[in-house]
Amino acid sequence: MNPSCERLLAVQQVSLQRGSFALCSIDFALGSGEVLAILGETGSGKTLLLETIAGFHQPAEGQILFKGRDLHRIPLHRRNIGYLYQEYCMFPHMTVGENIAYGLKMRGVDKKSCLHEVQAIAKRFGIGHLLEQYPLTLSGGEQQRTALARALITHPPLLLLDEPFSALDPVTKQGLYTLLDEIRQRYDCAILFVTHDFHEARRLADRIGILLEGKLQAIVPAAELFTHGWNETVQEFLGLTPASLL
Ligand SMILES: Nc1ncnc2c1ncn2[C@@H]1O[C@H](COP(=O)(O)OP(=O)(O)OP(=O)(O)O)[C@@H](O)[C@H]1O
Repeated sequence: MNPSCERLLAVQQVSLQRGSFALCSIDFALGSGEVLAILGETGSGKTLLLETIAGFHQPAEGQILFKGRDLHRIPLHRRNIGYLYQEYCMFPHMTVGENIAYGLKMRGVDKKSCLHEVQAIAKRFGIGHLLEQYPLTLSGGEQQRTALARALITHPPLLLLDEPFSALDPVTKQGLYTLLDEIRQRYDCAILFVTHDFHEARRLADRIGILLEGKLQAIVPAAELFTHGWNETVQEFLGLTPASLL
């Protein structure tokens, strides 16, 4: 972590079991405004880790500190952590505008202010013309822009993204990468995202961690992903061993 960043999130020796799978002693910290990618193959525990950090699961061991406080002691409505699911998960019976406004409405923000905020963020995210449409009528890229706007409308200091761009074509992905750069500057929020895409992790993150079979191997600066002195298992995952080239 950049030492100049104020520590926003500390995941301390967190372990958790689900069925025969376990997340083992996960330990890392994230600074304010920092972007961290967790890379891992399918089934390595990326979603479980993200959901645990969001507070959906109580760790069996260890603790998660958010702004220095035990996350599980902060009431859900006070946490203000943005979460973007792999499949967008929008409310299908609500319009795009209503979906985006949801977080503000839950906080009791009046209708006029809601409308103003929703129009402003929708315009910024290039979806201002879609506010009256329903989610199922949108393209994948438009759905993801809507989901991002919904997650960011309450200005969360932390945004968690679960493989946010995996279902999108390369051109749409590039547009969303640029949007994420803008989000980072404008909203000054830390972003923690999980992915299995090496290039995406390098393009977007300051640091990258590798999660294999529920164990976080190490976290390195993004530029060192392919040059760090990884053990053989990680090298194989990254395609750096002769065997993995076969
Ligand atoms: N409630 C549960 N009960 C039993 N096993 C579970 C439960 N939740 C998750 N698991 C198991 O935990 C493991 C990790 O799942 P997870 O969804 O976190 O993987 P992932 O890295 O996000 O995979 P993918 O990239 O395919 O989305 C899987 O083997 C999954 O079957």
